[in-house]
Amino acid sequence: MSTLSYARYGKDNVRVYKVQRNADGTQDVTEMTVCTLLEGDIAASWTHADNANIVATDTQKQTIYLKAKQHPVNPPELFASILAQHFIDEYTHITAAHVTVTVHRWTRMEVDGKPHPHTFLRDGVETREVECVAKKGQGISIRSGIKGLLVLKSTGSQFWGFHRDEFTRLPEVWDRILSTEVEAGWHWRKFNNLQQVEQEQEAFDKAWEDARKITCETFAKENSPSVQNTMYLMAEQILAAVGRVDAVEYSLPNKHYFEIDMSWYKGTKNTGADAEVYAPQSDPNGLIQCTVTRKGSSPKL
Ligand SMILES: O=c1[nH]c(=O)c2[nH]c(=O)[nH]c2[nH]1
Repeated sequence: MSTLSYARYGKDNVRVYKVQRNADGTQDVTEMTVCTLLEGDIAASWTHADNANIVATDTQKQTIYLKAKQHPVNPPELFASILAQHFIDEYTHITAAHVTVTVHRWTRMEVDGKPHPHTFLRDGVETREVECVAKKGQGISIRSGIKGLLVLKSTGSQFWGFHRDEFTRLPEVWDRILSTEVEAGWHWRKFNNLQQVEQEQEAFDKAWEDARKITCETFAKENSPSVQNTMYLMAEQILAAVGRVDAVEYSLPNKHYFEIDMSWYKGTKNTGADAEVYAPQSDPNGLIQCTVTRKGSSPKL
């Protein structure tokens, strides 16, 4: 005997662009990629080939476009909540809607020293991420985040005092290159309903700005003893800055830059204090992760 123990379905990689034409003649643009996944009384489609309760993934895509037309798409946390709430309100047999929104960068271009009214540039692959879950009668859970923020510091990083045994080859270092691609996430205390998300919407952009600033400034300023310690300091500060956030997560690859020994060529010095030319490594990389929560609270993630 077998049983369907997990089922969700929806539309992924729905690309949406929205323009806002302002009264002063300037325009604002938002480009995002949306995923919707529904849960509920849908098992019969898998087990009995009965599609009666299946809201087609094409319908979900059309709904994303329509909701983007009818409502603001910013902040993305609000747009994701509007969409998720729609699916559980509209369909009695849908009990949970999972919506993820990835916002891509379109940064206003400076032309002749001034912000251009309607021209933008993609300044990096970094994205703003939102994962939202609306469950019937259980409110709305939101996780916000940053992905793909690539940073490097050419000094101001060390790694020493680590465990050594017969398997250890790595030398201790008091000055190294540190580079990572930031993946950070913060979990908002649960919202009771869509109205509460709407009322508190100003917190979302502010939290994203704070998290990005804290991440960049801590990375730059700290003489880092390890990726572990640096990410903990970042998470602590985000918890202090954003009162409604209960947990902060980081996942940081340690993107290694290896010294190149050139002594074989006429005694060329290119290691230690003389190192100038390095070999960036695409793999393998360290991967350091953590979740930091408020003392005494154990949020359900
Ligand atoms: O910051 C670091 N943390 C580690 O755990 C580690 N391990 C390693 O080889 N290099 C580093 N760097």
